[in-house]
Amino acid sequence: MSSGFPIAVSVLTGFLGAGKTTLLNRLLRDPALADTAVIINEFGEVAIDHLLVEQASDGIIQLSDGCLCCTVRGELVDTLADLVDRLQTGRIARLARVVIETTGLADPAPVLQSIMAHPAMVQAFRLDGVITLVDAVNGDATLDAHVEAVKQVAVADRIVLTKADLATDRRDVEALRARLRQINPGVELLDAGDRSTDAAALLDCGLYNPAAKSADVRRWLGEEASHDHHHHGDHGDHDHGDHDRDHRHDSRVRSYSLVHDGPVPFSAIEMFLDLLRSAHGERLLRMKGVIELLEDPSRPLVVHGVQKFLHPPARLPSWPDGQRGTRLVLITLDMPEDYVRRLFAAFTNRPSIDTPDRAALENNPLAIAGR
Ligand SMILES: Nc1nc2c(ncn2[C@@H]2O[C@H](COP(=O)(O)OP(=O)(O)OP(=O)(O)O)[C@@H](O)[C@H]2O)c(=O)[nH]1
Repeated sequence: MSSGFPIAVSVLTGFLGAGKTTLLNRLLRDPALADTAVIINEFGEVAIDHLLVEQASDGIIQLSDGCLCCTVRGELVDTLADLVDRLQTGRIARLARVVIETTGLADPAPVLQSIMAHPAMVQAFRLDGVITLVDAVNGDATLDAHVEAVKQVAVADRIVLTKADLATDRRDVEALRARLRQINPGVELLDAGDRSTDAAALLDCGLYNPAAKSADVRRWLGEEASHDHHHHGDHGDHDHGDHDRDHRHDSRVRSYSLVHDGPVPFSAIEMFLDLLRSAHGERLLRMKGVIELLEDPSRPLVVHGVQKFLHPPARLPSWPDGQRGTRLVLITLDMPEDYVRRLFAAFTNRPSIDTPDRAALENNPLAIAGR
């Protein structure tokens, strides 16, 4: 594979009518998006979205109608493979980036998986980040009604609030912002109406930037992620009132951090991640973090995954904020936290009294109950 690879892929998602095409049109006018191919997935009989994207050029690739996350998933990979082929045979001169606009109904995780899990795709493309649009007027109701919308928020690297200009009460918008931060504590929250919400703010937003060899770990592992984050309805004897019922999907999505001071052997981390993904891959929406390896503690290992799939782990030249240690942030759906914590404790050699230690788990990975 020649230079220029892997090509950055940005995924633009958000519920039906959230304003994806509107934002994409604006972004495509930005010179930063020159040499960008846009893949638009549509759901419905009549493919019209591509007509709405003004820059109708060779760059725009229309998938046949259907839901990207299920029926057209194979075709997304075909479309990406075709792009690589066109590039390598000179039919496209340059390709700096791909933007995939997903259908509003899509659960974004399978879309991300189809990029990250396919061996040929991993060579050619890297997931830059997920940009999720949330409509300031309808967002609250959409999150209540559709767990897919909650997942879209949970996996985002950037959230763009649209249509705040149409909201009649600022307090509703602020409440929605708070809710979005609760679902995805590390996320950067932008406003579509701000001039600063441009290509620069939305691109290169993943955890790890291979060009700069740096990772945005500070944002992910910063103050908000340094304490465990509990959503509504997770507070033990807390009274489950109307609020919890209203936001029933939110309570299924949780984020929490796993922290260990001191280096961990690579084999222990590998086995922890393998067990977690095999037992709970579907429920692990997103995982990001840095690991201090026993074998090479001065260069942090950056891990970044969507469901069962991990990006190829990257090494940073040094610790970005000077603070060593293993810090993982997980965003999960219906996952038993206790199991994850006990598994992590066992692999970092801090098993609790009734929990098998690492050696026991290596012999019998099913030894921890509660999966
Ligand atoms: N006032 C206002 N209107 C907006 C904003 N963003 C989008 N719209 C309008 O909302 C409507 C839907 O926007 P689209 O960009 O088509 O939304 P979409 O997410 O691509 O829609 P689907 O493809 O159906 O999922 C259009 O009429 C837009 O003009 C915004 O920030 N403010």
